[in-house]
Amino acid sequence: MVGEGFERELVSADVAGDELQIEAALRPKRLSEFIGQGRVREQLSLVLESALRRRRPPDHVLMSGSPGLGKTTLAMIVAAELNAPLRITSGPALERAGDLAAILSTLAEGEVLFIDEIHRMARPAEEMLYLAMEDFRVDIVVGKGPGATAIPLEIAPFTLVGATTRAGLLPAPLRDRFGFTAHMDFYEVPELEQVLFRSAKLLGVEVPAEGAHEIARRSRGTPRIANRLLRRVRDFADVRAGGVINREIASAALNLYEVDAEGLDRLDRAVLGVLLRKFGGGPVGLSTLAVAVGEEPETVEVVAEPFLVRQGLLARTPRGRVATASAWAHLGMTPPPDAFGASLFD
Ligand SMILES: Nc1ncnc2c1ncn2[C@@H]1O[C@H](COP(=O)(O)OP(=O)(O)OP(=O)(O)O)[C@@H](O)[C@H]1O
Ligand SMILES: [Mg+2]
Repeated sequence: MVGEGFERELVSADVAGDELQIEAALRPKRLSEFIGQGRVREQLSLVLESALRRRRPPDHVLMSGSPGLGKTTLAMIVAAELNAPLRITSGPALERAGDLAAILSTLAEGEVLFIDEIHRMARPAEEMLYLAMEDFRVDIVVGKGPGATAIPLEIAPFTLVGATTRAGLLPAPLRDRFGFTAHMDFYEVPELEQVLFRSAKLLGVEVPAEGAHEIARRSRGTPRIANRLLRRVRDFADVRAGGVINREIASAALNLYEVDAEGLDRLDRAVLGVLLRKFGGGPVGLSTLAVAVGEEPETVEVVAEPFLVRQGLLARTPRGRVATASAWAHLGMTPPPDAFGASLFD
């Protein structure tokens, strides 16, 4: 699991409990409702439109990006736009090839199969998937040892939609079988404002532009976090400010919940803090850094680092993680005189 200690944090992009229901209610259902990711949206709409015209299932699609950026949402939109049934499973659920065969052999023609966390699929299932993606066929192996035989089984043409937070972990043969990869990026502030206006309307909350701007600014470039912060700010405004979400109220609420002015959460700050205080700004290896903050390397790598890199606070170099000058400034610390000498550029 990603994020043991920090997963329930306000700013983490993980979801739990009744938040799942709220998320489902706020999920855009059609491509036209999906905010931001302009390039991905245009690319995807071409893929879908042309498939609809040819009356053929479109190429397999891979959604890649950090948690909470809209991969699951977009997968569901693919099925909706194609007017096709959707089957949902996940990498960890596909432990044996038989688990996957059972699903593949019952797909209807044109059905969309969504495999979340596809990088966690077990090896034998993965190999079965290669063949299914390419030839719409699986080989069911009967018997063991030298007497084993493979019985080919035709499956209906379908479209696979895979989602991953770690595209780098996908073996090349699997990656190559996707006709299109949607690279999802962190959202810009104006896009997050739109997400917030849309959600506010659905939740029946009134948010003036200045309030939305303040929340958007601190949402870590992530719609899931924007929606979550909106609900916390609404609580705060209801109880302490007669429901008014102006800039001051939004800011006071977010300070209370320890979301800093750049949207950094506790894990982000812990990573930067350790990097600066314990390792003089680096370079330091990922696993050493993770041990020092008491987290799994994967959590640090998938949850914290992409945003820190995107904010220009941290750099990944061949020799390890390095804090940038902005990181020192952000934590109000002075870098040692040799901090940006040999280490970054040799
Ligand atoms: N482009 C968008 N426009 C509006 N809302 C969005 C958009 N993208 C995501 N959201 C909102 O953010 C929430 C999280 O999105 P989603 O579950 O699709 O993320 P994800 O990338 O699948 O995350 P994970 O990696 O954790 O599975 C959704 O409930 C949806 O309400
Ligand atoms: Mg998802």
